[in-house]
Amino acid sequence: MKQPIEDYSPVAACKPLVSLRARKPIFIWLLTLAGMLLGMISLGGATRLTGSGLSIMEWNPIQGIIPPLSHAEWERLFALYKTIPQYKILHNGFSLHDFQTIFWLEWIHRFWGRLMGFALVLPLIYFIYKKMVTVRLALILGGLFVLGGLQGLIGWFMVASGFNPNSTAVAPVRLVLHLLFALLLYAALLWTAFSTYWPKQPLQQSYKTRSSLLLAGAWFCLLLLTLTIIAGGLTAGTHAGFIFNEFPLMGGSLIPADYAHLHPFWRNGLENTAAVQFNHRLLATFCSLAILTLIFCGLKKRLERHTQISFILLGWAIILQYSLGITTLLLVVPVWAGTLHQTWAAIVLGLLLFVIYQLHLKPLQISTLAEQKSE
Ligand code: HEM
Repeated sequence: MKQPIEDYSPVAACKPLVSLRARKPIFIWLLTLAGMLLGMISLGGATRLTGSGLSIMEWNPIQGIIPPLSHAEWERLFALYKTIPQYKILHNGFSLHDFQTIFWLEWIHRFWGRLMGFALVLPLIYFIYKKMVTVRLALILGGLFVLGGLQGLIGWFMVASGFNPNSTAVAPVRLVLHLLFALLLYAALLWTAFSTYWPKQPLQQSYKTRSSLLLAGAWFCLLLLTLTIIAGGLTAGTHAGFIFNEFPLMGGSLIPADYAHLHPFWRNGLENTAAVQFNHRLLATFCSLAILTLIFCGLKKRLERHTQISFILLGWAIILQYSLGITTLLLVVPVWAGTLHQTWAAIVLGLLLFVIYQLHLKPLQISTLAEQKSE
């Protein structure tokens, strides 16, 4: 039976986050910040994969903005680097020039973080001065600025773990924490951007019921994606991508023979590289299948055009991500593939968030509604 047309219509809209005239510039600014964060995630991947992350051994949030300017300063920093296990075990024999190469990548990574702080605060002050943002939005963005600072601290917490005796890389769990926090910030920026451009319109009960299954499915996909990303972080952190460079088998069988050789069992999920890689593959497969099923179900309904487009883009993005994962593995983790695979995970996350946001707000069957009106 067809529902009465009124059932589809939104009830009174929530108070918007910005005024109508400020909507576009603030949306573009927030998207630019999210884009910068994506660049930061990419730089982070390249820094890790080139072994550059431990080259700056000092934590100077303010003075660190100035790179070494004299030969003596370079020599001092290089001498400091020579004291850590990574130099002794992996980079023994490095020249000053080699050191400078890895130093610059880490320096740019940190510099980009500071730049993002300015790109958030300076326009925010301007928008507040011009009364273009509500107090609520100013508070949200102020909160994100503080979280950004906290991310810098987590970054240092991660780097510090690489200076432990006999350690040549950072602790995998801290790497995952740093990656997750970056993605949390990125998701919060995107969600805020969506909320400024498409203010929330709570919908009537009958619409909610009709879209709720799809929405629940989308949230479930987000959960699976998050778990896959955590498993990906552990794969990267434990260097599990450098073994079993074959697909779909691992050492001739679907489940690697020594999947559970550590005791107690839970340690395998964190330390046993065979199990870590297998978990990432398995979760990635479930996650990709769940997202493709969601898209199949979503496209069967008559969605608004840009919701439909975001579903299709998400479909292609997840297929590409899965293929990039396999490519990274088969090629034994070259820097370009590992960086792209890490960055693309954030793009998939952004698209899934966009789909979820759309499903929260938009009537599913606008075209049906139009048809009913004309009947
Ligand atoms: C839904 C699909 C997938 C997602 C969202 C995903 C996500 C990720 C993420 C975020 C990382 C990097 C984490 C970090 O650098 O801290 C990662 C690493 C990795 N992934 Fe995936 N992945 C997916 C599918 C796959 C597949 C199918 C494979 C191979 C069978 C794979 C193999 C790898 C490998 C080898 C690494 C480690 C690379 C390195 O050391 O930099 N991934 N994955």
